[in-house]
Amino acid sequence: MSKKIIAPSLLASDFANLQHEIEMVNQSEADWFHLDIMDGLFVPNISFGMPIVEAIAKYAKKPLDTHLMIVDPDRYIKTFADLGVNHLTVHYEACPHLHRTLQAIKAEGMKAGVALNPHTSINLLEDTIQDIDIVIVMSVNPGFGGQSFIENTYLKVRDLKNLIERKNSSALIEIDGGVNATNAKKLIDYGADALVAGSFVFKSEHPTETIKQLKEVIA
Ligand SMILES: O=C(CO)[C@H](O)[C@H](O)COP(=O)(O)O
Ligand SMILES: [Fe+2]
Repeated sequence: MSKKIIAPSLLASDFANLQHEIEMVNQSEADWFHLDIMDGLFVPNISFGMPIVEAIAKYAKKPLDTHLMIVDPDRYIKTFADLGVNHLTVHYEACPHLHRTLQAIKAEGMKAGVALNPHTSINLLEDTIQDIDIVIVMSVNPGFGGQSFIENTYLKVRDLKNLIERKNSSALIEIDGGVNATNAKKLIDYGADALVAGSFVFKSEHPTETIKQLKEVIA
C-alpha cells in the first residue's frame, strides 16, 4: 500500500504570519502544501496570486500542490512553473480543451491535475484519466474554506478508483474540502490517496499535532 498524503491548505492559515505557518508545515508530518488560487470569476471569492505563491515557494520545503479555481487557466501555466509549483490542478469545468491543457502542464515539468466540482461526474474523465496525475474530488463547492463535507463524496471516490483501475491509470485521488479526523479514514478506505485539510489544521490549537493526528488516522 502506497503512502497516504496530507496536504494542509494555506488558505486557512494566518497570512499575517505566513512564514511561521510555512515553517510549521515544513517541520510537521505533512506531505504537500496545498495552495488555493481563486479569481473571483470561476468562484465567487479571490484568494491570493503570484507574489504570495512566490513568497511561499521561497520557504516551502515540500511539494507545492496548486489548485487553480480560475477561468482560462492555460494563460498562467508557464508562470506557475517558473514560480516553482510542482503540481498544477485545473478545474474540469474551466477547460474546454482539457487534453491540451494537461499536455501543456506536463510540458512545463509539473504533475497535471484535474479538479471536479461536486456536480461533475467522474465519468467525464473516461477519455483523459490516463493523462492525469492527480484528480481532486471537491467535497465542498469550491471558493471558500471552512465548509461542511458533502457525504456523496465517498461513493464518487469509489467510482473514480474503479475507473482508474479499469483504465490502468496511475492517477492519485485527492479530496478537498471539509476534511477532518472523522471522515479521513473512510475516505482512504474508499480509495483516496491524498487529503487536503485547511480549517481543521490551521484553526486548531496545535496544528502540528492535528497534522500528526490525521497522519495516524489514515496510516
Ligand atoms: O479548495 C478549497 C476551497 O475551494 C480548499 O482547498 C478547501 O476548502 C480546504 O479548506 P477546508 O479544509 O477549510 O474545507
Ligand atoms: Fe483546494
